[in-house]
Amino acid sequence: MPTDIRVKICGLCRPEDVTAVADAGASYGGFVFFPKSPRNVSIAQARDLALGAPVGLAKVALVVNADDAMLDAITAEVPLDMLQLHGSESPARVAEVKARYGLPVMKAVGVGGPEDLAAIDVYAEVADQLLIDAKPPKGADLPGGNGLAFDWQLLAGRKYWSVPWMLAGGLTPHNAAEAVLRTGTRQLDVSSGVESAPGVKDAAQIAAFVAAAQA
Ligand SMILES: O=C(O)c1ccccc1NCC(=O)[C@H](O)[C@H](O)COP(=O)(O)O
Repeated sequence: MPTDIRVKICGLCRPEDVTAVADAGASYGGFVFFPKSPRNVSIAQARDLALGAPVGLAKVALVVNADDAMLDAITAEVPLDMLQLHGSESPARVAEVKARYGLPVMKAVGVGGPEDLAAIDVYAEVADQLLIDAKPPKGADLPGGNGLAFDWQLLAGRKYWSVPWMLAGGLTPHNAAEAVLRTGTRQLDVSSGVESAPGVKDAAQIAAFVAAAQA
């Protein structure tokens, strides 16, 4: 029986990825605009993918410290339901993006240790959603999508913030159910954990992930 656990599959690059995500029953599909990423898409690619998405699949554009020119270009071309800010955007910048584009904004917050938890409360004041992700290792090429989990115990006792949140980082079809049970999250986000190679989504793993999360 379906549960209310919502899943976001990030880093969709091909039309078959969008189909697999929708068929699996995920709630969100993410498009990565970050040239160093193996999941990077152009605006034209993202537009085609978004136009091919079925009603009911929320389309999320992921950007990293994007300026207005880049966001203007993306939002002018790609039909979107949410913007995901995955860089070091300040709370003021989150509020500015929200006001300028009129789209819900999800702010990613990287967690590596207890010292990172205060930022979650700060961003909860300005963002529409939070994505609580593993902090990337020092010197990593990518600020996300690294397949690394953080210590979920850090969230013990803090299952609720004033806005909805997603758990991310190192999730796979094998640990998705445990992640829901241990953290109390109602939303999961995954990228590399449902790939057969960097940037190549795997339909069977996507289906297994959503099924495990909702089991
Ligand atoms: O996925 C990327 O390539 C990426 C690049 C630049 C910034 C963020 C990126 N991904 C962010 C996501 O939302 C991922 O889904 C999240 O970090 C979890 O990734 P993973 O541990 O691979 O499941």
